[in-house]
Amino acid sequence: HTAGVEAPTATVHKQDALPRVLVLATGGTISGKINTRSAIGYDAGAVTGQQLIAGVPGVEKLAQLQVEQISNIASQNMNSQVWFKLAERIRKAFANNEADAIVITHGTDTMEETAFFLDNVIGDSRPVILTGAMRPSTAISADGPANMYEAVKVAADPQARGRGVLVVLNDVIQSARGVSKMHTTELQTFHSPNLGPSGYVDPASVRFITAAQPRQLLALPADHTLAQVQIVYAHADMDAQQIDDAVKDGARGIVIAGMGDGNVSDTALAGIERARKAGVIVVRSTRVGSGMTNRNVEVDDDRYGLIASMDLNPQKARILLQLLLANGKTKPEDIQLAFQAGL
Ligand SMILES: NC(=O)C[C@H](N)C(=O)O
Repeated sequence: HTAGVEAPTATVHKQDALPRVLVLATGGTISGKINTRSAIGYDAGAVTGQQLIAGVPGVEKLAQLQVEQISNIASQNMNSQVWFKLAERIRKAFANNEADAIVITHGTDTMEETAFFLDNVIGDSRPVILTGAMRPSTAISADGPANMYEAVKVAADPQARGRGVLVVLNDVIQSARGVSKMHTTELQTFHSPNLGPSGYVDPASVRFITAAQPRQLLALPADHTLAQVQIVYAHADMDAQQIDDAVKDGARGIVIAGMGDGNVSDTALAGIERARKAGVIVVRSTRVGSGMTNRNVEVDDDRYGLIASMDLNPQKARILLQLLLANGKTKPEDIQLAFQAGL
């Protein structure tokens, strides 16, 4: 951890006291209920966090749980206002020693984004775990209760300390930086294609297979706003329209979900050059789903003053750029270094 990381507060317990886990419920399919619009239809965010916990037998033997409802939304509606609310609540809970760990229930669609945002702004060594479900609570073999149980089990385990924000679903523990939703329906939807899983949780044990990764801590913008950063998805026949439009819209940054190693057409590259001249920061990432986007491979990043996203997918590159802009970083060299800081 770099400068600004809060000193971990020592928590003193009676020998027999269970760890205190604060559950922050935000919604998602884990809180979903069947809707008859189609045979597989459901509404996310229909069940409260309290009801969720009530459906997880044995969880009370793992931790002392306190539940708070932060929002109750499908995570396709996740937004930075909820991120700020979560970040402030977690900071307060740790600062006031209200909890030994946090579990956040969340939809899976944007879980990686919320996890990554929080990973960059929460410096405490106490565990922050996100979990969710792929099947609504009313489905046959709903996965929410088991995921909730495992998330609390990891949160209560001292080995989870100092590892930043983690995502726990379907027996796998993954880092906020590495994890991504990679299947529309499978229970094993989360993978860390570039960094690999951090560990596993099963009924018997919590097992980490990696060392804790370096993390940088960024300040939470005091005004609770993030700059406009747009993602432009590359494809065959790509023109510069969306890039020019983003500049006209007043975007401070553009993340390219590029082809292959973060490539764009020559026409789009000319648009990127115009965006740079207008002072817009441009990060090249990839639409491929796995692999690094490295500097100066097929695109001359030095010449155009571009940033290569390294292991970060476009949606995470966008968040990191927003946080860096909020922290006053505007030079491409500095931004590039910050993109590499978590590797
Ligand atoms: N499995 C899920 O949680 C998907 C849902 N759309 C959500 O992200 O809230």
